[in-house]
Amino acid sequence: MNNHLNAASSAAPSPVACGTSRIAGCRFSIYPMSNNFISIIEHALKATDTSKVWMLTDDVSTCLRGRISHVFDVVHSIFAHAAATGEHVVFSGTFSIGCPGDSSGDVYMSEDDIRLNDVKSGIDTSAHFSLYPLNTPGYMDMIAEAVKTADSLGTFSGGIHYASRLDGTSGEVFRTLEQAFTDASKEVSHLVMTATLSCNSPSPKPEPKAAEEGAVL
Ligand SMILES: Cc1ncc(C[n+]2csc(CCO)c2C)c(N)n1
Repeated sequence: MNNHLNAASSAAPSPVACGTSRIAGCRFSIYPMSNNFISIIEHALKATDTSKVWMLTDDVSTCLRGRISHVFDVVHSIFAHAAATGEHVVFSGTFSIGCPGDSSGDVYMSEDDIRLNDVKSGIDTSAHFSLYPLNTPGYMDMIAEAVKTADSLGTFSGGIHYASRLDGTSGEVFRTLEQAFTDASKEVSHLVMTATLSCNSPSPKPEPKAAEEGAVL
């Protein structure tokens, strides 16, 4: 209840940045397929506790920056609040860590890792995600590791061109994204991950494809 559109979170954290981890961030939009989209977006943003992240919303998207755990806690909460309306909602976001030269949210790195949002995480969610380890010759192995992680968490539902598909509750999907991102962030200095999530879609989910039908595994 502490953020306003077009203003960075006002609840000021401690002015001393003493965290040791690198700052992470996510620029994302939610798209509720509803006549009521303005209040759904505004409610999702306002109902989420954002006091442990730097946050700025404009007419296109919202940008969050802080510790990995809080970035994922906050985006999940915002998605879940919008999803709880029952409307078909799409989330599209770019996560990043290690982007050189950006320090405007560094003060938030001194927060502890206790998450602030009690997220209703049961909504069935479909997702596509892609991991981009930058400037790393071993990038394909890191992507394969992320797929293994998703498989072990029970959310991986197939490779598709340019992305991997995840299915599960929103909690399971965001947990997978956070784990894949956190693991890869330890291996590479600059990492980008994109994710598109959908819930309450009127479209049926695709049947899992056999290899000869074009599955990319
Ligand atoms: C997470 C998120 N942040 C910003 C927008 C952009 N946006 C589109 S409509 C609207 C409400 C009226 O201003 C806003 C802020 C978005 N779609 N999703």
